[in-house]
Order: sequence, then structure tokens, then C-alpha cells
Amino acid sequence: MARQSWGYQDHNGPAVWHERFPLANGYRQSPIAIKSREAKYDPLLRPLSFSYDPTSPKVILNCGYAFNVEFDDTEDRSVLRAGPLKGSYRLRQFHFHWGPTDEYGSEHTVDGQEYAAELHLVHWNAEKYPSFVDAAQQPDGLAVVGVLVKVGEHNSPLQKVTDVLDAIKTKGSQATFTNFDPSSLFPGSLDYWTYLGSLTVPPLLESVIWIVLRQPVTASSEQLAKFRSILCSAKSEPACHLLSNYRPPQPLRNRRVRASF
Ligand SMILES: NS(=O)(=O)c1cccc(NC(=O)NCCNCc2ccc(Br)cc2O)c1
Ligand SMILES: [Zn+2]
Repeated sequence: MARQSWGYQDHNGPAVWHERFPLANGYRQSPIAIKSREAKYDPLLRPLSFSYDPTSPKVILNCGYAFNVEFDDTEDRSVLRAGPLKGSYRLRQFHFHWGPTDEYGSEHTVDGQEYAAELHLVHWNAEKYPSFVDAAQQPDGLAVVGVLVKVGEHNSPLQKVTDVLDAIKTKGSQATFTNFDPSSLFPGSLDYWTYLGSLTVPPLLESVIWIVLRQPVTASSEQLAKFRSILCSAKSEPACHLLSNYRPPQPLRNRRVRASF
């Protein structure tokens, strides 16, 4: 495995990603600072439609800059439809972004408000493209649902995820993870903002239709601390905790944010 070239520290973090990944200065980069008053209600936007098979999650792995719950995406078992999308998008993985304290760590912000963390559910357009990597090269290839997380009440569905983090402490480790419905992590309202953007991690490909839910969910301070307990170092390396893995908001440039509400 090639030594990870990028990360979230001063020497390899978001401020220098452009040196190896020129798309970092592209025209549809993510995340963005959402300004609710500038978002335009679009009556043509439909409600989101999820159909997730709880037996389709397979493993949880520490990739050094996040932990991903990976799904069996070899067929349409967990899909997202409607909303701003044409056709169905297949769920591939979900992961979180967080910061060094409960005060910040989300990637999207809303009216200047930073949240403690952000959940991303990554789907790809399996109707049009043969694989995730192919879809990730296309302007309509991916659809990511972002859920803002604020510090507060204990989040019991989330505890199923945080309980397994001790088993994947070091970069490259993985553990079995199944019988989990990721829609249990959603807030009560599925109102959303949507805009055209990119991956928020290198290679920063500009292939994501972003769907950011308006209503945040909560997680307790202890649950958020659990995120920070995983290591960005491999077993053989000096331990370094992954205290922060969020990319800050990027220029909106010539883009509009639409609201479903
Ligand atoms: N934060 S996000 O915008 O929701 C978002 C959206 C899609 C994917 C991910 N993360 C990962 O796929 N991570 C595991 C693979 N390593 C990065 C990677 C990604 C895509 C391609 Br093609 C090649 C590649 O090496 C995050
Ligand atoms: Zn993400």
C-alpha cells in the first residue's frame, strides 16, 4: 500500500492538497458554506426515497483518514431514489468527518454555523455506470447524503458504530459490521438542500450531487470523543490519533443551492 500522501495535518492537509490534486481549486468543489436565505425553493424537487437492506453492510474499516462502513454494492440492495436524482443510486459506504473538539468538525456549514461532525452516505449511479470508480469520474456519477451532527443527546443507533471502533484502532484494520440500517441515523425531517459538488477527499473528483439534510441529529460528547480515538497510524507506526478529518468550505463560484422545502 503506497504511503498515504495526503491527510489532515499541517504538512499534508486540505491547504496543500492542490499540490498533488489540482482539482482542489476547481469550479465545483465541496463542501460549501450553505446560506439558507440564498437557497432557492424548487417545487420540482421530490422527497428523498431510501430503500436500505440492513444485511448489506459488510465491514467497517479504518482507512487512516476516516472509518468507512462498506456495503455489498454488487447489486441493488441499498438504494437512494428521487430527490434531485434521475434514476437510482446504489449505497457503497458511509463515514463521518469530525473535529478536535465538539465545537466544530462538520464539512458543510449552515449560515456560518459549524457542527460537531457530519455523516456522509456515498451512493453511485449504477444504472448508468459499470462501477463506482467509473461513476466517480462522471458529473452525475455520485450522490452523497450529508447529515449534520451536533453535540447533545446520546444517539443510540450511532452507538452500534462507536462500539466497534476499538476493534479497528489502527489504519488498515477492519471488522465485520452488518445487520444495520443506516437510515436509523437520519433525523425526523428529510428536508434538504442540494447542489453540484465534489468528493471532499482526494482525488476531489467533481462528480457528486450533494444532498444535505436541513435537520441535524445529535451525538453525545462521549460518542464524538470515540471518533477521535481511532488512529491514523498503522500498527507498526508511532500512534497518531485522527483528531480531525474535515475539509473546510470551498468557494461557491457559479453555483446555486436549491431547497426542497
Ligand atoms: N467525503 S465524500 O465526499 O462523501 C466521499 C465521496 C466518495 C468517496 C469518499 N471516500 C472514499 O472513497 N474513501 C476510500 C477510497 N479512497 C479515496 C478515493 C475516493 C474515490 C476514488 Br475514485 C478513489 C479514491 O482513492 C468520500
Ligand atoms: Zn465524506
